[in-house]
Formats: sequence, structure tokens, C-alpha cells
Amino acid sequence: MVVATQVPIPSEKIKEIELPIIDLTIERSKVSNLIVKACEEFGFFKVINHGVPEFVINRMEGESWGFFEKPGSEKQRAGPANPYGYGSKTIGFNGDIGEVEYLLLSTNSQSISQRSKTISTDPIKFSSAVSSYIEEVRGLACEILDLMAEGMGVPHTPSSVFSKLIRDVDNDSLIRLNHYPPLIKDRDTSPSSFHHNPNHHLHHHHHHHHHNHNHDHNKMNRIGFGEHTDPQILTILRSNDVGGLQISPEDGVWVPVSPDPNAFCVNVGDVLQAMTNGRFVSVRHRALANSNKPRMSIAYFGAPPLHARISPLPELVIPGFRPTLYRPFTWAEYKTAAYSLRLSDSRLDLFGTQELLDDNA
Ligand SMILES: C=C1C[C@]23C[C@@]1(O)CC[C@H]2[C@@]12CC[C@H](O)[C@@](C)(C(=O)O1)[C@H]2[C@@H]3C(=O)O
Ligand SMILES: O=C(O)CCC(=O)C(=O)O
Ligand SMILES: [Fe+2]
Repeated sequence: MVVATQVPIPSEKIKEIELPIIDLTIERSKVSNLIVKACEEFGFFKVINHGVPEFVINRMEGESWGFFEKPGSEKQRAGPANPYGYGSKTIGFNGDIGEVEYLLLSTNSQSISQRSKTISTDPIKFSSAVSSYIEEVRGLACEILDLMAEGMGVPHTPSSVFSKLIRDVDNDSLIRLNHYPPLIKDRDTSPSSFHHNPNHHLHHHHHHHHHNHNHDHNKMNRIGFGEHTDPQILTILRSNDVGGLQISPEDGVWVPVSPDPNAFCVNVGDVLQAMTNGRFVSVRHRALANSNKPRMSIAYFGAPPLHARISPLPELVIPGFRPTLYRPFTWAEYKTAAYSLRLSDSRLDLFGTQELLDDNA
């Protein structure tokens, strides 16, 4: 099957705006107000001074590079992604493809240690790096969810209904390691590699060809991960210093997110949009693979337990003024719907009330 992973740019408008960057060490009430504002406007923001130790991030990133550097045949041992495991180019089960390879894992520690055996030759090292990372990032997600509740004036002491869901022992949260290959493969011209690489003359010979090839791509977008919203409650994403992530605050408009390895990108998921009765938006986003350096992103998706019942918080429903926009559903129901649809489909619409339909009209 041949499916285009490149789309022409002309129909799209690129808006170069700086997305909110929130310093988590400023006064708590200020942080919570800024977070609420960002979630209403974009459903997306960056956090800095987040308190996740650098060594935990570096260890996770190191393990991730270690895996993706392996030959394809070895990586396939961790696949196929059904939905957990290693996947290359195919995303989900309904024909979506992109220039990405990934590892999708449950955050359950038992499941991680099992999976690690197919991922690494030192599975204990791999699973401990992943587990420490998850613990830190889950902590950050809970803190941010509590700040959101605080800023909206909904119950949050000692913790919010949002963070309770992802702290539940039966939470269905995921971690995803995404690797986007570079546009120009292995064209290392550093002096040391020039001398030691027996194929350097080939690289040199093809220089002009590669350059033109790259130039052709300037008119194109190479899709790494097609546009979608994240189904869960909250996503915490960290990338290396290579860009590619874009968010779409409105149809046809794309805002590039500048990469910052010291920050986390936080975005609202579909479940949080439903629980906030549409006050927070689950933003559409995608990742392009247009760089000549490899991009690595690590996403934590905070999800409720399968049996959890999701519905708009009563505090955020005001009959007549802010009517209920979503009907109650379980996370299991929502997940089933998500997995039966394509990446770019809007799943949340299936759970909307008549008021949502009236609103959209
Ligand atoms: C095409 C699909 C892949 C996806 C499941 C789906 O059917 C629709 C949602 C997709 C998505 C996007 C965010 C996350 O990366 C993900 C793990 C998720 O929960 O929903 C993926 C799913 C996947 O890759 O399995
Ligand atoms: O790699 C990225 O920046 C985006 C990945 C993403 O959106 C996802 O994994 O759901
Ligand atoms: Fe996503």
C-alpha cells in the first residue's frame, strides 16, 4: 500500500507566535492562573523550572537512543505495537502512517519489566530508567492538574479529581518514545569521521544530490506524526533540541513549537476537555520530520483507570449559561472509540450532547 506522508504547504498558514512558557517556581496563585489561561486559549503550554532532575531525563533519553540506534531486525523483536511495543511508520490499526518509529509502553511497572526483555540487552537498566522517569513525570502531571483545579476554583485539596485519576493504582497511562529520522541520512562531515569513515568519498560525491533533494523538501512537509488530539487527560512531552512539533489553534493554522530540552510541553487531552465541560481545549497537533537532525520525543499520557466514569464537573456546568456539552462515558468506552478511528478523526464529538451540536452550528 502506498500512502503519501507528504502534504503540500500552500493550503496551510504558519503562524510564528510564542506559546506560553510558565515558570513553576513563581507564586503559586500566579502559576495556576497562567495555566488556566493557557489551557483555555491553546490547550498547550511549556513549563520551566519543573523540578524533574536532569539526570533522570538524560538517563531516559540515553536508553531511548540506545534502542533506536539498533539494527531494524533487533528492534522488531520489541514489535509489533499492538498497541504496546515497537512500531515503525504505521500508527494505530487503521492505516495511519508517518516518518516515525516508536516504542509505546504501559506505565505499569510489571508490564515495563516484562517488555524490557525484548527491548534491551540490559533490561534492568532500561526498566529502571523508564520507571524513574515515569515516577517524576507523573508527579509533575499531578502537580499541574492540581494547579488547574485551583485556578478554576474546583475542589483541589488535598488533590484534584483530575490527579486522583492518574494516581489510581489502575490508571491506564502510557509512555511513548518517538524517533524521527533525519532528512539527510548520516552525512557527518566532522574531521574525525571524515578520516575514519571508509565511505566518506561516497558521501562527498552525493553532496550535491542530497542538497537538491533537501531543497525539494522545502516545498513539502514530511509528516512524522499526523495531526490528532491526545485522547487522555494530560500529556507531558519532552524533546531533544530538534523541532518539528506544531499545534493547530484553529483550522488550517499551524504554530511551530520551538524545541527546548530543558522544558516540558504540556497539553490538554480529550478527557480533560470533557471533564472541564469544554473550558479547556484538547489541541490538535502534529510532528513534522523536516530536520536534518534526528528528533526524539518522549511523551507521558496520563490516563484514568478503564472503569473510571468521565463526565463534566458539576461546578463547570451552569444550566442555560454553560450547559452540559458531553455525556458521561467510561475511559474504556472512549478508548475503544479512539482505536476504531483514524488519527485525525475527532473522537470527542461522538460523546457530545445536543448542546454541543447547537454550539458548533
Ligand atoms: C490511529 C490511532 C493511533 C492512536 C490510536 C488511534 O486509533 C487514534 C489515537 C492515536 C493516539 C494519539 C496519541 C497517542 O500517541 C496514542 C498512544 C493514543 O493514545 O492515541 C495514539 C494511539 C496509538 O498510537 O496507539
Ligand atoms: O513527537 C512529538 O512531538 C509529538 C508526538 C505526539 O503527538 C504523540 O506521540 O502523541
Ligand atoms: Fe500527541
